[in-house]
Amino acid sequence: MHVSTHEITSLAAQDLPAPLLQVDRVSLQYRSATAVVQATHEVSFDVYPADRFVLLGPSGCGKSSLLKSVAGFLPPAAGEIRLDGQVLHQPGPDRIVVFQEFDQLPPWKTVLQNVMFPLLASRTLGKRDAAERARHYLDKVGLARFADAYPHTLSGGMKARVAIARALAMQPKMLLMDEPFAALDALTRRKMQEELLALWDEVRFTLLFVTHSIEEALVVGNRILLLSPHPGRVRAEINSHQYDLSSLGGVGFQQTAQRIHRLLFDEGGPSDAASAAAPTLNFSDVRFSY
Ligand SMILES: Nc1ncnc2c1ncn2[C@@H]1O[C@H](COP(=O)(O)OP(=O)(O)OP(=O)(O)O)[C@@H](O)[C@H]1O
Repeated sequence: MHVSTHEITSLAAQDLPAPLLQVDRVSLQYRSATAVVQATHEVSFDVYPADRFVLLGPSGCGKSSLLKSVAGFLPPAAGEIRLDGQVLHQPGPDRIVVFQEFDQLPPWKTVLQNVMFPLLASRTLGKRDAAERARHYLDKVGLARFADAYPHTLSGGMKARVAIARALAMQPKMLLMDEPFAALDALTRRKMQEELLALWDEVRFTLLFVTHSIEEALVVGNRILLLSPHPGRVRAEINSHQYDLSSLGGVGFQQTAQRIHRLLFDEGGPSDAASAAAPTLNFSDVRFSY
């Protein structure tokens, strides 16, 4: 049977789900009266529904800037960002950001009121439905009993859970998290990673997650984008779905973490990177980009 190129292309396109988010050759800049700071250079990646997509790279490589840009707060100097095929120009309730400063929870509102607030402010729901939705997500993060508590009475981990419940209650197309657990102690951080993964298992939200911790990236992400030092460019994209909290400390996990470290910090071109990704590497795919 003769199959034309056109038919092959459309068959292949049918097999793949459409990307939810497309970041297409995005360069980001900060301009002041005296200087221009280039934060990223032509960064491209696609995020698919239910991905846990991690941006990983050294301090100053533009991870937060990319997240801000996807959130709609920083317009690209070049390139474009599309959500469901539509070019993004501004923030919207379809992309909710969770930062690490959980003290952004207004202290005069109870936990329930905090979770209800964006639903009411955006007129997504009326008071009764907002309360019901808020309780549903508080239950999911294990805080149903604390609905009437005030934020200052909660631990850091509990505040993080309120912030996640508040974001999920908006049922956004994407949850954007910028180093959400960085300020927590090591044990709480681990617990929050575990809870985030359990929540994802249940809700299957699409996550864009920024971290500079290789270990956290491997645990939280199913795909990881490695960015070079300032200004950030794509170094490689890695499939990491085979790792979770139970892989921590294992030999394969450690080797992978070391190789990612080399990919991130070794100077050099594609041949260095290719040798770092020798066949023993456990990634099911690694795409290099220079
Ligand atoms: N508001 C701003 N004005 C000017 N320059 C900025 C601003 N925000 C970030 N930058 C610069 O843009 C570059 C990228 O910063 P960004 O915060 O995105 O990096 P990052 O990878 O998130 O770093 P970190 O892990 O330290 O948070 C850096 O050189 C930084 O100094």
